Amino acid sequence: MASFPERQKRSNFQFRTYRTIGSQLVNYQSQAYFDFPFPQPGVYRGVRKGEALFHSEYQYPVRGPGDVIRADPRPAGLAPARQRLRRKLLPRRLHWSKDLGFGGNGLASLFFLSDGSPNSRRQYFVAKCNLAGDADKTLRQEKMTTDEFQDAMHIIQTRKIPPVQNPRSSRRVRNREGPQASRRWTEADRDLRGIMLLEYCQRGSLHKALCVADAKKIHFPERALWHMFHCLIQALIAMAYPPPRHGDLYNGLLPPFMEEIPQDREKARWIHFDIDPHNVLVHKSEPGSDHPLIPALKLSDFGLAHELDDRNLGDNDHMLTFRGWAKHFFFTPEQFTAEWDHIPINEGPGTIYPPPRVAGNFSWKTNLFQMGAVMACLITQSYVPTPPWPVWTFIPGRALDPEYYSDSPQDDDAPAPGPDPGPAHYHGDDYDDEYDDEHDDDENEENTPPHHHHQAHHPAAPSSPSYAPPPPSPSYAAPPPPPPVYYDNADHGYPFLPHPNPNHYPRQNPEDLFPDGSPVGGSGYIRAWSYGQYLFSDEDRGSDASEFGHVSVRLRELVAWCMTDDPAYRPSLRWLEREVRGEIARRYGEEPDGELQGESVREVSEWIKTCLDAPLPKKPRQPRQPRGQAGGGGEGGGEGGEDGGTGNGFMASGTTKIRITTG
Ligand SMILES: Nc1ncnc2c1ncn2[C@@H]1O[C@H](COP(=O)(O)OP(=O)(O)OP(=O)(O)O)[C@@H](O)[C@H]1O
Repeated sequence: MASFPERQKRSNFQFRTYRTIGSQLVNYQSQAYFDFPFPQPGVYRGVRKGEALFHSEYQYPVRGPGDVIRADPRPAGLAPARQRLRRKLLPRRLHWSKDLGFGGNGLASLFFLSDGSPNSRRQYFVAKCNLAGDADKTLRQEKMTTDEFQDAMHIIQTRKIPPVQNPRSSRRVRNREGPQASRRWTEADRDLRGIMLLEYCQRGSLHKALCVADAKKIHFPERALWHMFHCLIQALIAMAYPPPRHGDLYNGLLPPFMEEIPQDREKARWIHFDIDPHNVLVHKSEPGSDHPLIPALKLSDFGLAHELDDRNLGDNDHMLTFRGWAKHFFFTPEQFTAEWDHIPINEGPGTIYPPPRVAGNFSWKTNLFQMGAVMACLITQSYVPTPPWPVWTFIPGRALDPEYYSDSPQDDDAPAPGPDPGPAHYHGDDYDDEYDDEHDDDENEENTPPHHHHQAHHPAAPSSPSYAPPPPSPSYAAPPPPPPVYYDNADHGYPFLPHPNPNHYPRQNPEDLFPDGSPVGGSGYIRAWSYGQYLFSDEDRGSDASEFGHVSVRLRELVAWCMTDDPAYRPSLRWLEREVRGEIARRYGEEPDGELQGESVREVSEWIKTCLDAPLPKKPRQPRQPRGQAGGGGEGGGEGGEDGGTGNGFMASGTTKIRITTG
């Protein structure tokens, strides 16, 4: 086991690779690793847009035919895992139907409960087990965590385990094995600690829906996207305010509960760490329910979920471990930010003062970022770009209003979102021209992939009616850097700048200027780095005619706000939920699913049929090959597996298990 400083250096190096070439595969024997400065000298200077090294190789944006998510090779150990499930569930009369999919760690199979009579209605259960065997504790942990969110409508629910049936009562078994049959159910057979039973989501995961949409060349309709956004927000509300802990909110209601935000209560500090399209399942829609038209989404797979407490946050070892918990493409700035590189040896984000703004600043806003990434996947029908691509976004100036960034009293302890300090703030004493050269897109075009020209200085216009952006001026020259701002009242001795906004007092950043020099904050918006701003292009200014024009500017903008670098700029759940609900009502009529007629309903119904209810199209048949050379199975994974496997980032022995194949 590597020492803590060695782990720190490795982690910094891995994430630098992630930020620069978008890969995680690193060679710790390489010269580059030995030369890698640890810790990084100097102060952290904020997001460095030009950090991506090989722009010529940069595949952005990753989408289009052949660019979607592919299934991974099947992991070893599937067959024994399935066998284990079948053996252990048989005493409870649960019969195997098919495999649903597999992940980095486990297998999910569909079972049905049958009393043996031919006309009985089958009840379906999803059974999950670890590939590593029953001794693996992670599934037990996952079971306990999933139960924390019991009765929440947008979280997958565990199902009660049916009782063991006495084998004597089974005629088939008696006939076959005689009166001794009862010996078959040993203690070990009854022990289901390594198995989890879940409700069944017939339509599979969003990942499967994305694969079908890509194969059939169809978009997710905007109306469906708004609703899915709302479902995901509800799931995050459930994690922040788990229904079992706030039972009084739901008094007199029948579960499952539509999640609510209670007034003035502290949030639970659950971080999912693994929100991605694989782990969002599509449930059913039912007339008369809360989802009469568009199916509910359910967040699943709480294998990595963790409720952080002060002990975790102050434990350097834990924090470093959390840094590596996510899948490729879904790491959050809290994990990949270069701010980590400046943390001194043997220290961690929780033990230095003042705490870093982004590095290790895990909170419910970490979930919000990953949820934004899932929405970005649904809009673009491809993964988010790696290396992660930061571009300035503009968030409402009213973001300075606590309602934008805070739901509960506890959030007020977090830094209030003053204007993003940006490089002008971070550079401090060692500011030099080199920094400008490196980061000024207009001057250094090579640093910008072709699709991103001008985006940094001309992000999409916020769509609020009060917003009237001045026309971009080609002769724009960056304003001279303002004098560095310090609040150096903490004698910490670390190479960190103190918190830029210790008094929670909003400051106007002199850099927040439009190209003509007018202050952005003054016109109601402030500037922040976002990894979701790539959803816009120049054509978006005032129109929906861009590459993602099938999705309104408003939806993309809200997603981009969930994906800011600094968690403080991400919106509060209450604010976001209200905005999204308001937009749905304005566009499609009142809740729950709006008016159930009109063009958008036809579009959605058609999409449900062709995308959600349809199986993954089979790969076109390859020309027959000579015997003995037959190719491997299709992307669905064969044997009823509808979904590809996945793996968790750096945990999976350092290999990237999700791949993007370009056409
Ligand atoms: N309740 C369910 N209903 C329908 N399909 C499911 C259900 N649970 C899991 N699946 C399918 O099985 C696949 C594998 O799920 P599982 O949660 O076991 O993966 P995992 O091992 O936890 O993956 P990872 O941790 O790598 O995300 C999912 O992507 C999904 O398609």
